[in-house]
Amino acid sequence: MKTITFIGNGNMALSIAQGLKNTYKIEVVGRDLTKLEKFEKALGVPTEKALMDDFNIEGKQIILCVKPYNIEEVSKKFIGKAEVIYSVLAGSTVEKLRNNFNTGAVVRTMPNLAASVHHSMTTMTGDASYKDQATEIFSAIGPTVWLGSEKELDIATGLAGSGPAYLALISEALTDGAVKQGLKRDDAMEIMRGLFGGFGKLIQDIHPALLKDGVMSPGGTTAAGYGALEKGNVRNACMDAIESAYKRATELS
Ligand SMILES: NC(=O)C1=CN([C@@H]2O[C@H](COP(=O)(O)OP(=O)(O)OC[C@H]3O[C@@H](n4cnc5c(N)ncnc54)[C@H](O)[C@@H]3O)[C@@H](O)[C@H]2O)C=CC1
Ligand SMILES: O=C(O)[C@@H]1CCC=N1
Repeated sequence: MKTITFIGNGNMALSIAQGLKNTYKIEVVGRDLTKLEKFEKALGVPTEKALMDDFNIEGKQIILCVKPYNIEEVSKKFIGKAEVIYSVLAGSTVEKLRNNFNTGAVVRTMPNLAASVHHSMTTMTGDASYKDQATEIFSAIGPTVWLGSEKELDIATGLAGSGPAYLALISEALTDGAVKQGLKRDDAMEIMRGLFGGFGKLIQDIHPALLKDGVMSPGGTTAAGYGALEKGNVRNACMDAIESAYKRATELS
């Protein structure tokens, strides 16, 4: 079994490791032994654990899972040259990663929160000679798309990386709307979850505009609700959300 080494032991590292634990030997490197033990317990398989200081990354395949503002501090702690670093960091460029880490190759990836349930939508870009291996690794947590540039990855960060938070806002707001009209909270939550479950399947094969046309009867309930969403400028707000997230990703570089 090949080994994958995680630098960082937070939410993203654990979610990705959950997807890989049956096909790779997992090694995790962090700052605090107690937290590394917690990580191993949560993962549920024997895990190599090491502290960061003077950790030798020579020849290793690494998944970097710290925060973007930790790069400079974290990268100084290692010795040796990694084979490849797969970074999940929002915004941090290939150039910045190369300037800080001694590594043969760099691939930037952008998973999302659904990694924890093996349904991440992960985008990737970087050293093209690692495209197949990156696809194999990250397919363990859901579908992947290889993109041709870092600009595209930063845009995709706004779409799929941050997307769960935007959809959470919509789902909470729709549920609140139903409660406001008199539905019980528990019923509204159950109904909203059913809505998203079915919609998640439909949207795989049907264009959004056709899906909308299929629901909207002339003079019916959907047309009334849809008109209210357009009046609230929801479409424009969604486009602005992607623009703001993309801009922020470039600032994190
Ligand atoms: N949460 C999400 O939905 C997504 C997060 N990401 C990226 O994943 C990365 C990690 O995010 P999470 O796992 O959510 O965060 P987290 O807070 O759960 O984990 C961060 C890890 O970095 C370590 N760390 C923090 N400060 C450190 C320091 N000064 N020196 C050494 N280690 C330090 C922490 O101990 C922890 O292991 C971020 O760069 C983020 O951009 C990417 C896609 C989605
Ligand atoms: O908000 C963030 O910066 C990270 C990247 C994508 C999701 N969470």
